[in-house]
Amino acid sequence: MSQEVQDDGMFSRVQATVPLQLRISAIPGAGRGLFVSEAVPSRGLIFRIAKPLLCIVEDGKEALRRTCDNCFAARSGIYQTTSRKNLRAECHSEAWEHHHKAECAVLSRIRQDPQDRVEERVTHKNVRLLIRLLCLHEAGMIPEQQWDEILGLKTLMGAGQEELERQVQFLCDFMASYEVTSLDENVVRQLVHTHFNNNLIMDQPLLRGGLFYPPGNGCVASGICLEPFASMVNHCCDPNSWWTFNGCEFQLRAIREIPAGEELTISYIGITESFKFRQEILLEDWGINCACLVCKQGPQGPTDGPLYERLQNIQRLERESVDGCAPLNEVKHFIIDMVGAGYDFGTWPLRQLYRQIFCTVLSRGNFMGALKVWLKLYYVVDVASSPPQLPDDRLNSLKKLISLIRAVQLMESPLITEDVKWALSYARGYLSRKLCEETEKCFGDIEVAKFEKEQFQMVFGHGAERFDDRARYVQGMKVLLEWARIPDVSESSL
Ligand SMILES: C[S@@+](CC[C@H](N)C(=O)[O-])C[C@H]1O[C@@H](n2cnc3c(N)ncnc32)[C@H](O)[C@@H]1O
Repeated sequence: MSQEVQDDGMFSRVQATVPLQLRISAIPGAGRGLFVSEAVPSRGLIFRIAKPLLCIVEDGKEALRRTCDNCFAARSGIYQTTSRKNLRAECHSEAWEHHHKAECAVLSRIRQDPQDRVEERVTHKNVRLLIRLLCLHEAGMIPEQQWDEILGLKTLMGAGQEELERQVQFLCDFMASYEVTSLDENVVRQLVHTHFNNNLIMDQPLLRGGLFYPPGNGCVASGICLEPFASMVNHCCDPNSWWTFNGCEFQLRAIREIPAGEELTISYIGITESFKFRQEILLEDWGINCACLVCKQGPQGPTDGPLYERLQNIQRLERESVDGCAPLNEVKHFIIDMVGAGYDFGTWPLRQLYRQIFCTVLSRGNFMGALKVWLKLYYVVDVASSPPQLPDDRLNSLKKLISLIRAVQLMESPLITEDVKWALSYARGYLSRKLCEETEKCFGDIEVAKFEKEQFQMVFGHGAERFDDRARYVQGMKVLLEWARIPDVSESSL
């Protein structure tokens, strides 16, 4: 079974840069998978879908306030708020035609229910997604072919997980009690399962990342999306591609060069999580017994003996502490001993523990200490991780490094010598320029790249070309690394 571009099927809404094939996956038991017929360069765009049928804004209050319900543009201060909906003025009629005229009456009917907490429930993203899907279908706005695609998606039905079943039951009952659809109860149940097994988190890259944004996340979730074609990409713990959204446009990009004929894979979970965590979540949430090359290697961190016991103790202290952090000294000594025992910097849990040290130091307002830890993370720890850090995650780390340099510059501390001051200033300009260039290489000409360019122009303005001198940057970075007591960083990795 193989499908090339068709006129009315799922391929018709896809803009691909290389020919794609949908056929039986190379991963045993995974069902269908998506393959490239031509090679894709590293970071290259593989395909995009301009406006997936179902995109729902995340239900966090902040996200609902700052994200346009139609196009998912995410900037503050540009929205008109109309009766509980956040829309850019120019999006009103498009949103009405695309989905709102189908769901408006049902939403109003639900909101008129005097029952407690109905507004809270209807704001939930899963509830809104299901209402929209069912209403669009009821109004005949989903083409038959697309409806069949949705019904043909894999589900986890019958897996029998209590929590999942509870959520499924709640959604089925909710749709039935407000008579959202005339579809049979079993079809609704199947659709709910389909949704849970196939929805994608709409990650908006970098735009809202900043100094205090949790480290390790290159993106901010702005919503969920159900798009059958995008769902065809299977999981691998060492994936060759990753997805991102530009507003509500879905994009799949290559992490590395992908040779012709290879199956496209993404990671359904954080790629630097522990072996045990990955195996458990993949099985529980997707019914996947992952047998990729990374999983075949088994656990990479300590699994027994004194180091394992100390790790468990650190995790216990972390759980029991008020701020979610284990004592700094415990963590620092544990890291030293793990490295002494021959573990590579990229090994789980070293990367996570460094990030924990960073959070603790920053939460105490120690910007200098935080910058030193982040320099170590950026130039030593993260580059050692295998599988490699995702490109957008790496960019977010660079963005944080620049914010930290700025914070330390503002401190005017007597502990900062003149040569460190100069190094901070030059590194900030050079790295900001690098952030713009790398963002464009990573995402192309999308909102986030424009945003970074605007920021760069605003801060450095005319004369920004003075930060073009790599030799000066290397000289400055050496001073900073010495100041942070980080030896042995090769010039090529700066
Ligand atoms: C989002 S769908 C992917 C598309 C799916 N292959 C299909 O044919 O519809 C997720 C489902 O694909 C299967 N799958 C994805 N990655 C897999 C893997 N690495 N190993 C085994 N099954 C996998 C699992 O059944 C999972 O629940």
